[in-house]
Amino acid sequence: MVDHMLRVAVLGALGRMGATVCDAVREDPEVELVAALDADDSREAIIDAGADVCVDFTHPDSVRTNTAWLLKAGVHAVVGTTGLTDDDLDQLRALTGPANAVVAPNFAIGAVLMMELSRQVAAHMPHVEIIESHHDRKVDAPSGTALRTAKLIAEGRQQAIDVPGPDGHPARGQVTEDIPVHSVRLPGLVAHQEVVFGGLGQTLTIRHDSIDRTSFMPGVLLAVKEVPRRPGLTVGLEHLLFDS
Ligand SMILES: NC(=O)C1=CN([C@@H]2O[C@H](COP(=O)(O)OP(=O)(O)OC[C@H]3O[C@@H](n4cnc5c(N)ncnc54)[C@H](OP(=O)(O)O)[C@@H]3O)[C@@H](O)[C@H]2O)C=CC1
Ligand SMILES: O=C(O)C1=N[C@H](C(=O)O)C[C@H](O)C1
Repeated sequence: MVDHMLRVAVLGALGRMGATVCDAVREDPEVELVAALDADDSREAIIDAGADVCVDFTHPDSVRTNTAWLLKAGVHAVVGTTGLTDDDLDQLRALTGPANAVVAPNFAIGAVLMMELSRQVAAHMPHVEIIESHHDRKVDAPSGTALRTAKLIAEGRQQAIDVPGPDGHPARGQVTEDIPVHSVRLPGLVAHQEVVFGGLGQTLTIRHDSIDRTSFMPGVLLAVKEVPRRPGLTVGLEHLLFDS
């Protein structure tokens, strides 16, 4: 257990999220920013700075290697970067021990609630489509949040209910877990998602909007402070918010 002020490093520090995380860590009196690194920097600086925890908001191509490196080096990892597959997560889980990891596709409390509510509604209204909208510089589609929402909806569906799958028409978005996901990319947007359920003569829409990247910061700081005492790999901020 850490017996000093928690020392935090940030990977992707010059990016949209990384820069916001650096500001949030600097402003929090319980944690200390000891390294702010971007694409051209050596990860060794994380060790040299004595970081206890490293936050990764980099790129889907680098997050796997970064996180494996951190865990092998004994540095707890808080990962917000998208792109980790289930296989990747299994491999990272096997590397925990010297250090722990928290991976969350979305650190905004409202988005976590949107996903949890969607899981619950799916048991009653299994017909659903997802519309996710993001800024036009986002490199991945569908978003990590949409993929996670689809997975939770699939978990929440009652097996007994037979949902007719999408009809395969090309304008039905990318199908994941049998759920069509529509991705919108436009300047002016930050991160937005609608989960639209349909039933007999009715619809139910759950919508979340991140209108500023500060929306993610309470969740990131919670994960930074919790990761040293959460053994192994934790996937999803909901476990830090709701599990006892
Ligand atoms: N979980 C959550 O709540 C959220 C997750 N995200 C996710 O976070 C990720 C980053 O998003 P965003 O901040 O908008 O992206 P940006 O492109 O703005 O920032 C990423 C930064 O990381 C740098 N980088 C790339 N590879 C490395 C590396 N190997 N080591 C260190 N730095 C590196 C990039 O440098 P360069 O430009 O030179 O490549 C860039 O400065 C995305 O996957 C996004 O989906 C975003 C918001 C919330
Ligand atoms: O790239 C982003 O901006 C975001 N990425 C995450 C995702 O892919 O779900 C989280 C949030 O939607 C913002």
